[in-house]
Amino acid sequence: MAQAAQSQSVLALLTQPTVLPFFLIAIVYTLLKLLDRTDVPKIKGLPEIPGIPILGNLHQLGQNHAKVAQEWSKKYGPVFQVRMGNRRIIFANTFDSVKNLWITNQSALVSRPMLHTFHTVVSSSEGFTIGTSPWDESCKARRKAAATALNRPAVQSYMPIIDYEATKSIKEMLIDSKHGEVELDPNAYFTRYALSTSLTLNYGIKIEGNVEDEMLKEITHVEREVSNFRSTSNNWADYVPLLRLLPGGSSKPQEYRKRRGVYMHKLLNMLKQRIEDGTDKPCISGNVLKDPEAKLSDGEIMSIGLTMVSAGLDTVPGNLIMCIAYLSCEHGQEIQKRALAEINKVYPNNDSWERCLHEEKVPYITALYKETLRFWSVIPICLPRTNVKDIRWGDSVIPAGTSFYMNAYGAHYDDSHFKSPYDFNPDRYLSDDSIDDAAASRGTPHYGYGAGSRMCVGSHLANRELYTAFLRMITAFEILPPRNKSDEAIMDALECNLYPTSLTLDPKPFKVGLRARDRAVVERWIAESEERTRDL
Ligand code: HEM
Repeated sequence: MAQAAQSQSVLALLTQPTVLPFFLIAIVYTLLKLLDRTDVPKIKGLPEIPGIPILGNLHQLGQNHAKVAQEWSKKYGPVFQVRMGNRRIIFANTFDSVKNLWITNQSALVSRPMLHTFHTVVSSSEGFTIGTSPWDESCKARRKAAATALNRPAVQSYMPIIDYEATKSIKEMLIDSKHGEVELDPNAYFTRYALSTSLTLNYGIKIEGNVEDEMLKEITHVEREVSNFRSTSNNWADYVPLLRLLPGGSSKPQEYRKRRGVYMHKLLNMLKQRIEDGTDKPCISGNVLKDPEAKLSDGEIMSIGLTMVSAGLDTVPGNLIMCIAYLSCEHGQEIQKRALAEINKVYPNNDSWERCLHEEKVPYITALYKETLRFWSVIPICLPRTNVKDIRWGDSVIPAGTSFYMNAYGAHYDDSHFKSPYDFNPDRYLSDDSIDDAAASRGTPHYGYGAGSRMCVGSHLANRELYTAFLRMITAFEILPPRNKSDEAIMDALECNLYPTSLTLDPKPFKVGLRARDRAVVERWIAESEERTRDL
């Protein structure tokens, strides 16, 4: 009774006209303070970009985080802290700062942060990929299984798959281009190349149809959308929890979660059925399913499958397509001539088409794919990391649990490391054309595959896919600019992206001319490959 009377008198006091405005201001201030809290307190001694309450620097980062962060690094130094909503993020923007944080501190920088849209809405029932998992025993086991399945000797045993898929794509391009008359966008051909390679080696199931295949289109479309939900730049609800209350915000991610679940279950069930019928082909998931010693659960096997499907599909085509775009331009004509001469020097008997499956002996083609990985930085803001131990940067201590974003684009265009970084120049990986030649040609050539403890485990496979495709495209075709200027590709690494806020590069449409260098010879190479891979 006495308590109720006391509450009434407090309420009466607070609602008096002279007190009410102050009371409301106090409520708003407290709310703002609560909403404005960050997961990690401000790090002393580390430059911070000035922002505004609640959003922090989100609005300033705009559509193109890599470019904006690169600009900021000129004023604030190579490493700085930003606030993206309620998260404090460390951005590293130069080659050396990435090396220090990602490689020197690799045992501390081993985990990945959880982001609302991807981890809660898209993935709650279907499991995370390896690349989106925080570091724990399960992630360790899955990474180890994937690394073993993708090590050098294992990748060598997958070369027949690459032979089959590269041949299939080039054969289709040869037919569809009508000996150079019809200009083509290489996108669909190389998307199928990457996806079908991943599906065959993981499930023993390939895309049988042409570039119009329904499963190809569904997986490509869904994975592209999921890549947007994974992006660190696309989803403000990851950083501003209040936005998660907006109606309808989860419906699109949930739709894509369902669609993704349909084909992932279908692929796994098809494989299980084939194992039961004894008609399965050797493949990674099959090996795990049949291995009585394997200690991976069904969910973990599904996660490895998801990783294989999405990791190569998001990345291999972007590199291939943009390099082919470049080869069609004026400077690209010189690169093609040089590449062909280098190939012919190593293979005077014209057998490079087959030999490239066993060896990587043309240094210029290796340099071409390295420069492609640097120049187009297909994951401009690398997959995010979290430190599990404190990390020291200068006089500052960055506490465990802080998020780190590698600006791979910034590091790749760092002119204190790469001479004339805006020039596309494969020679920088062959000669002393780089400022830090030792690092460029031997140590870490670029951060296209990330760096350190969670670096890409598919890099050997991806390198073999890139090498084979470039060598065969250059020996098969003269790659020519399109007749209409409007069909020319945009070469700038960020401008060429159809969705600038996406995690990975999805090139804007363009066309190139493809004229067979010697149709009869190309047809013979194709026939020989088809014969070799008949039973695949
Ligand atoms: C050109 C093609 C590729 C590029 C540019 C690429 C790039 C990357 C990058 C930047 C990362 C993050 C590394 C880090 O945090 O430091 C990554 C992680 C990963 N990639 Fe790749 N990747 C490619 C192809 C592949 C392929 C073909 C596979 C497997 C089939 C693969 C499997 C993985 C896995 C499993 C991870 C997660 C590693 C972890 O979190 O522990 N990648 N990749």
